Amino acid sequence: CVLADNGHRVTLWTRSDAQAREINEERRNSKYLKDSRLPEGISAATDMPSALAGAEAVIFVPPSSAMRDVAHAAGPHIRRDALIVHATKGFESESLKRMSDVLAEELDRPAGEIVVLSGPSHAEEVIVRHPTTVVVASASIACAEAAQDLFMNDEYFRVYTNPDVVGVELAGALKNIIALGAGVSDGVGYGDNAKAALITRGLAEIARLGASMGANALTFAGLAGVGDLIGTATSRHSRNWRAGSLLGQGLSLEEVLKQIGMVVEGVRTTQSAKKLAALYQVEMPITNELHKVLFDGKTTTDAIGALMGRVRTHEIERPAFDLDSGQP
Ligand SMILES: NC(=O)c1ccc[n+]([C@@H]2O[C@H](COP(=O)([O-])OP(=O)(O)OC[C@H]3O[C@@H](n4cnc5c(N)ncnc54)[C@H](O)[C@@H]3O)[C@@H](O)[C@H]2O)c1
Ligand SMILES: O=P(O)(O)OC[C@H](O)CO
Repeated sequence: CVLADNGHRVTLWTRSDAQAREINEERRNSKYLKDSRLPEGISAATDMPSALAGAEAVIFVPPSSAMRDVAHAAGPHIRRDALIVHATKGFESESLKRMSDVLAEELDRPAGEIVVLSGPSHAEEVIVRHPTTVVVASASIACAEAAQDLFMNDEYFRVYTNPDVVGVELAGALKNIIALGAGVSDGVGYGDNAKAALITRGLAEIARLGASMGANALTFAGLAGVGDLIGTATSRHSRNWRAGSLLGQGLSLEEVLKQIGMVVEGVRTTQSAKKLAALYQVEMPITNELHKVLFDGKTTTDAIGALMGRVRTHEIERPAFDLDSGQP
């Protein structure tokens, strides 16, 4: 929608004939965007070579679990000089790779040229053109600015650049764990205090993992970090929040995923983050407890009890030396 509003001709690739027909003939994508009307500049195709023919930019947004297969199939049909952008929030679960690395491998391109677009951007709000801000990150400033030019819309879509690809990808993926946790808290029936605590302490633990993996901690204070965390953990649009809320109401993970019927990235990301936390030796108590709820049958109230009963600690470590006297 943003790209079409910016005057570009957009082809969506989908596996589903019915979805492509609905988009082309009725100008709607009803499963995802209800009755919102799609701009005229958009068409849909199920044939990948023709969808990609001549494209100057290719935007990958499958679920993270499908990124490698989709990129593998697309690679041979993409122009060598096409700009590559992705907006997928997750890891490859077996390898724990970030999406830009998966794309670089499958498209046989330098990872530094790939752009990641992230930030608080629920599709349901973008399609009705409510003001939205996102960040585009790439090691190449030329690629980041090309993506900024492509997406920037002075009326409703503002785009910032950021050189920290690792931070933007990690923040976008990891915040879904915390959004799930915030949903659990709401589903159990706790209030604003509990949710604010989860969001704040959740941000602390995902930023800790990010920093140990080479991210700039400031990225977690930006749109891809706290921005998207607020947008997801407090939103009824969010499938991660909704999944957490249903878990908090006592449904099993299987029942929850069936009821949502779309990707809930935070579930697999909780598994990936637990492995990464062990690998980088980072403490992630909320992620650990959520993992137990999702995969070990722990009740949500027991998990919240375990978080509250942890050994007391500091929010900010005291400096080793008194700043005025220089004494220990
Ligand atoms: N929906 C949003 O507002 C939003 C915003 C920013 C980022 N994202 C991210 O975008 C990604 C995709 O989410 P989504 O909202 O589009 O929902 P989704 O993942 O449910 O659907 C994406 C599309 O991918 C298709 N798909 C699923 N498995 C596939 C496979 N194996 N091969 C090819 N296609 C497949 C689905 O049929 C659907 O058309 C996620 O990582 C999500 O975090 C979504
Ligand atoms: O519906 P969710 O929970 O996948 O959230 C969508 C996006 O991440 C919001 O930016």
